[in-house]
Amino acid sequence: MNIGSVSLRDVPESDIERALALACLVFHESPDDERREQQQRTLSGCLRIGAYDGEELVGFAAAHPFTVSVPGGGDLSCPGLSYVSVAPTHRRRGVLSAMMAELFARCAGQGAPLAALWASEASIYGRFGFGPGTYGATVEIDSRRALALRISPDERPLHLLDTDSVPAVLAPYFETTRGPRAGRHARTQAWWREQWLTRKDEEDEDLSPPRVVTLGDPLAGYAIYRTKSGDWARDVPGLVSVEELEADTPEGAAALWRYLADIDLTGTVRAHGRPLDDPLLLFAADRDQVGVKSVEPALWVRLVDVRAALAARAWAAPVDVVLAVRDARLPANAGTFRLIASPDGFSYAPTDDAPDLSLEARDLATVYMAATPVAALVRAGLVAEHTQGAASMLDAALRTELVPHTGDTF
Ligand SMILES: CC(=O)SCCNC(=O)CCNC(=O)[C@H](O)C(C)(C)COP(=O)(O)OP(=O)(O)OC[C@H]1O[C@@H](n2cnc3c(N)ncnc32)[C@H](O)[C@@H]1OP(=O)(O)O
Repeated sequence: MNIGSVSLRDVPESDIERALALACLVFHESPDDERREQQQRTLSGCLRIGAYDGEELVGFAAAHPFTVSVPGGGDLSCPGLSYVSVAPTHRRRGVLSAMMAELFARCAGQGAPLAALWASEASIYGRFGFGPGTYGATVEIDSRRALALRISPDERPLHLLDTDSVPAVLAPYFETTRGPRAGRHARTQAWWREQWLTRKDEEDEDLSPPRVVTLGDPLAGYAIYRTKSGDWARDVPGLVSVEELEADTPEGAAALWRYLADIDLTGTVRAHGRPLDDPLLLFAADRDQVGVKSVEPALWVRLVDVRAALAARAWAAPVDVVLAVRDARLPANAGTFRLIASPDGFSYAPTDDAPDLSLEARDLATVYMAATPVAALVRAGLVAEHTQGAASMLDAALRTELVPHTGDTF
């Protein structure tokens, strides 16, 4: 790829400040000192690719050293791409494309079968083979009246947890939620502190520091939330902004939602990025009171090594299909392959047989976590089904008990 006078190299620690300055420029941000220091610490632990024009840093991309849960409870190395920035003076000449090629090469070098990101604009990353692997819903509760429930909430005591104790108390609990739900990152203690417990909310500085409420001892659930007082003169109620809520049982979840809805001087509970199968949406007695405001793609996934990625996930039912895969950016994935998989075995090998399904790598990424069925992509005209029933057979094999979900943004 010809990017003129620009060349790629690793960004040394001493250039992290310059990389952050570039990111601030392109994302129109001016973080305070506390946030800037936190970003420096985070970037210090990342793979950092820079595009230099002479000595000028004109492009930057970082990769967090994440692992992510995949269907069946396995954990795969999955670099999390972030801070992708190209200087306005150097756009649309292939700098991002070159950095992406370099990142894929590094993933392959590290034996990482997946890569993932959160997209600033959904139109950018499909061409690089990323597909929306998980989704999140924004759910809002009108809490000016008591939350109406069809089940009885768990009556065990609730406790407010000191934020210093959060990583130690919540980390083992959160870890148990990752196996059943694909798409969840392993969290280090530092990640808990830097991403979940920051004093200020990045999007809304009027929100309080995070509060953490736990249910039961031993722990049976928790919620992380922030609050904001209302503007009663303008009839704007106080807000409870829920960042995460996990519970062992529906009754436990009901207790936590009821607690959040009962907080005095607030009238709205808003939860971002909820799993699409959140039981609240079923056990709420009044769906006029509990609404889904939007559903958005969350984690965009790339199968860097299709065979290794498919081999690492579980298969819920037997499948035997021939896939014709197109992958312009990573040609090693392209070709015609017979996928034979079941709960007991897996093989994926080149074949000369006629394909049952033809699809692009980005579409394979879209169905990998099972948030979107193959049959839906066939109906959308994106996947070609040459053998009737092939998409349904593949969907039955890809199926997961719980809808995949990603809570961590990066
Ligand atoms: C994971 C994350 O960090 S998401 C954050 C992404 N960063 C931003 O949004 C910050 C502001 N934007 C930028 O810094 C840059 O414009 C970038 C990084 C989005 C693009 O960088 P560039 O070097 O201009 O991209 P490059 O020239 O390699 O273009 C690659 C392809 O993407 C397309 N593309 C680039 N930007 C966009 C865009 N904003 N919307 C749609 N398509 C785009 C190009 O047309 C090109 O398409 P082609 O391969 O079909 O010809």
